[in-house]
Amino acid sequence: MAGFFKKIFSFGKKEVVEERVDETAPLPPIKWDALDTLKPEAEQAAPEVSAREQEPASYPPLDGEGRHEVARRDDGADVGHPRAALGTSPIGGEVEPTPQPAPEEPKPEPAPTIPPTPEPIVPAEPEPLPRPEPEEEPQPAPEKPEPPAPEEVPPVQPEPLPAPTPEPAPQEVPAPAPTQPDIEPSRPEPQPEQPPVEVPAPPAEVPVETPAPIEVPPAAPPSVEPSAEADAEISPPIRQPAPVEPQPIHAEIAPEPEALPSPPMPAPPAGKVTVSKKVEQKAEPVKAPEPAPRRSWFQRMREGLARSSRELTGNIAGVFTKRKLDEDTLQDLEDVLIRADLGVETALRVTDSLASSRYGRDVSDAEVRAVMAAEVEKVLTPVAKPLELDLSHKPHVILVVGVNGTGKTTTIGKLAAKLTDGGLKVMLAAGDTFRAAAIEQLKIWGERTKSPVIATKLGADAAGLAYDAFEKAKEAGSDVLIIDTAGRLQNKTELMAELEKIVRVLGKLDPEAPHTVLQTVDATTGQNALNQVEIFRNVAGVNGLVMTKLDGTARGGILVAIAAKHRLPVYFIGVGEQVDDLEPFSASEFARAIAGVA
Ligand SMILES: Nc1nc2c(ncn2[C@@H]2O[C@H](COP(=O)(O)OP(=O)(O)OP(=O)(O)O)[C@@H](O)[C@H]2O)c(=O)[nH]1
Repeated sequence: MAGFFKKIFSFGKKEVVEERVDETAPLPPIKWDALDTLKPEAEQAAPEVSAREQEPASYPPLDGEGRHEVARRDDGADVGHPRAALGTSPIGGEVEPTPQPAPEEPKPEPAPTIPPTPEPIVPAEPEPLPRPEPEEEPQPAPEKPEPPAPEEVPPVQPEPLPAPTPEPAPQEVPAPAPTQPDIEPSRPEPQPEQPPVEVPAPPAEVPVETPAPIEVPPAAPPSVEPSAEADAEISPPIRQPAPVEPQPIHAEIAPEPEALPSPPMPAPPAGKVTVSKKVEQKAEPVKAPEPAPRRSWFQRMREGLARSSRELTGNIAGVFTKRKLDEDTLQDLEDVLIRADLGVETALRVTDSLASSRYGRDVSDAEVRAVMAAEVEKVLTPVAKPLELDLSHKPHVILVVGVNGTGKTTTIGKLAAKLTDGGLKVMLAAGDTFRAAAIEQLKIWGERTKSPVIATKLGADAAGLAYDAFEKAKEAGSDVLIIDTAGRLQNKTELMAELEKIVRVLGKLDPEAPHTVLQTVDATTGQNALNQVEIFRNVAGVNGLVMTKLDGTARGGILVAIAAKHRLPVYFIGVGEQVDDLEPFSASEFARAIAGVA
């Protein structure tokens, strides 16, 4: 209704624009005088007042939201100059004129207006600044935000304090207090820069009127700017995280103990224990030798020959119980010895010995067993010879023959273990190409004894394999080459042809090879063993025997029969399946064991 004048001043220059809203108003003439009197006052205060009016007019949005908008301006534009920020941000389209007023500004600065400005500034800054600051930061944060805790600031402050006590309400109040002093100290220094940043609305005058900071900025800005920005923006998070840390720590600690529920920790030791147990279990079969040291070889041999001895001695005792030695008793004793596979020759030697010294006298079974042991020992002593290897042959070739299942491969493994334990380099050749299981079994023994194994495909020429193995053993510098062979008695012709071929081929590399031909003899086969030795002796030129499976058989006496008939050296006897169940043959021990003599 009433007319008014809008005055627009820009950068110290006043521009007056009069706009009559209602021309009908009669009052104007009366007020013109008053206005004229007022003009000089307005003109003098105009630059300052206009700035205040214009700035707040343009800043209201900033004041309404506070820092955030200011910060945006600072970030978006140049923070260094408060005036530049003010001129650019609020004026917007009118920015162009802003550079012009810049030179004009010095005028108001030296002008008398400067002194008045510091006065209002001093009271205005300390009082209004602390209030808006706590209002902006702590007021919403400390008290209200606690429950909502949407903002990071409120939850952080109350949390550190409540740590000692769950009720931090009173403590929360001091919390904002520390925040204020932090902000205040930072302000005095960055005042030239911060005022435009944090509280532009009221301090708008300050940046404009404080040229000093503007000149200082070149030196101070670099140090001040980071601090001012850090104080304004970073300070809240910094303060908060510090106190916040304790609580999140609690939260983190909580899960840790959960993670700690490492009651599994005791598990590791258990794991170790279990591992050791597993290892022991796996090693058990291999470590079966452990019982060996407990029992001497003689003890084990006696146990192995227990069945043979028990049956023999029992029958002998039955013949000589309360009876004088006569023809009938001698005939009965001869029958007992023959049934024990000792052979006719050995039986007659025993009866002849008894008759010559005790005929017509009362004889106990113990006396009979002692005579028998002595006579058996006499038979076995010539054949009980140690295996001698002529290492001038390199390698010394050992050809192992025997009927399938008599223990060739097992004996090879046991023998290889003895040789390698003695420091000899051993190579194995899987010459039994007729059975895949025989090849695999030899490889296993090779691994156990750390002896290389030369093998070929199933059904390959055994003689060719033996030849290759011989060459490789020479190349490798092996001391001993042990060749396994098949033992097919089903087809004697093929067996003979194969063994003869092997011997012939080996002779090409060394006329004296094979240097040793061992035959394994299964003690459980009884009288058939005599025939087996006969066959292989003729076909392969067997020059030594290994009596296997003497353990658990009642027919161990066959060894005496074979020795008496073929007079072949008996190098070893086997009394078990383990690696150390192969022992050199001892005539006296064997004789005493089978006769039941201690
Ligand atoms: N109780 C006992 N068993 C033995 C002995 N020697 C070998 N054996 C077992 O007799 C079986 C046959 O042994 P091998 O070494 O395979 O006999 P082989 O002559 O090589 O048999 P093929 O491979 O078929 O030619 C295996 O189960 C051996 O563990 C021994 O002295 N005592």
